[in-house]
Amino acid sequence: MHECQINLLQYLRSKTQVDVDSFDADVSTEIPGCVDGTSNQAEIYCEMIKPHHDDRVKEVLAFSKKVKPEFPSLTLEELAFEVMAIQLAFLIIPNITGAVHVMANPCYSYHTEKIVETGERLHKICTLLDPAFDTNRFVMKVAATWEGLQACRELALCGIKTLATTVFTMEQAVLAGEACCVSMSPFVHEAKSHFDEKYSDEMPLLRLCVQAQQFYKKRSINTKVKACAMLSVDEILQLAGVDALTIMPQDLENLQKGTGCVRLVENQSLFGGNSMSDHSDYPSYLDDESTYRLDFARSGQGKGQYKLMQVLAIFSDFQFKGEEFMKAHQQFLH
Ligand SMILES: O=C[C@H](O)COP(=O)(O)O
Repeated sequence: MHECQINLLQYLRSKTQVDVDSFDADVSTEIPGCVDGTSNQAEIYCEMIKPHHDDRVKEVLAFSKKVKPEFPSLTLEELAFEVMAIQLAFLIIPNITGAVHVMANPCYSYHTEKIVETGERLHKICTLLDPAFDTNRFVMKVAATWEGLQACRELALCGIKTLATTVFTMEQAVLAGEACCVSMSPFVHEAKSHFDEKYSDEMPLLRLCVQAQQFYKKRSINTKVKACAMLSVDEILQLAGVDALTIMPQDLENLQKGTGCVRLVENQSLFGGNSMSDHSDYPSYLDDESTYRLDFARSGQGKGQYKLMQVLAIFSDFQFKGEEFMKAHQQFLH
């Protein structure tokens, strides 16, 4: 390698925490050294239906049936989907150094109380499955709705860590910081562009990551900016310097294989010396629902609200598919 050349993953890790966007244990084995591991309903569903998890599905259903009396408000299939997410999380824990992230049922995105209950339940399931598991290494992902972020505020008070996910606007970022989420994930591209090959959104939200990180620093807020849903290595390199990046397997592989000239890749970054200062200010939203709702609805001329609805619809569909899969496999219990 020429002396100015550097491995891209090594370079990125010198600037930013690198996290893996997959609960496929093979990915975190092949790309060691990731800090956090992340999932969502789509990733859990696509992983759990793989044939090599057949026995695990049976074990998860049997376990869920046994502990079901402790969770009377849930159907067996909903409980089993949560248990499966945690079992898959446990498989990657030995391969990472930080925390595993599991998303709360997106169908509860507008119900504060149910999200709080989910946070408590997920911790309880972790402990039932493995009493030795350190729940400090477990973070629940919550959709950044008004109701979701109020739930995060409550959960922080009882020591349950949350990440505000599906963030498309500064208004969501501000409220996530005020609600004491440990991290907040701007989606650089809207969800549809990841699920529909024919669709592309033209405006990646790269500047939102810079703006949110500057805002948190200015207000001494501890929430980390953890960007996700990038569509290329080029976009990832532009974000070198953000607190953390949740990166999809294919991009991690490309970074691991790729090299670049240090000076040129450093120049790509939107952070550090290259960053533009943002002087916009925001009010406190924490106890002002009507101002928050109006400001969020107007953000980007309604684009943020549209993207949030779209991603929640996509993740909710995978939640239903996951539950249907578990329901169809209940026959193996007899
Ligand atoms: O849900 C999308 C990806 O799994 C990354 O999400 P996250 O950074 O919000 O955890």
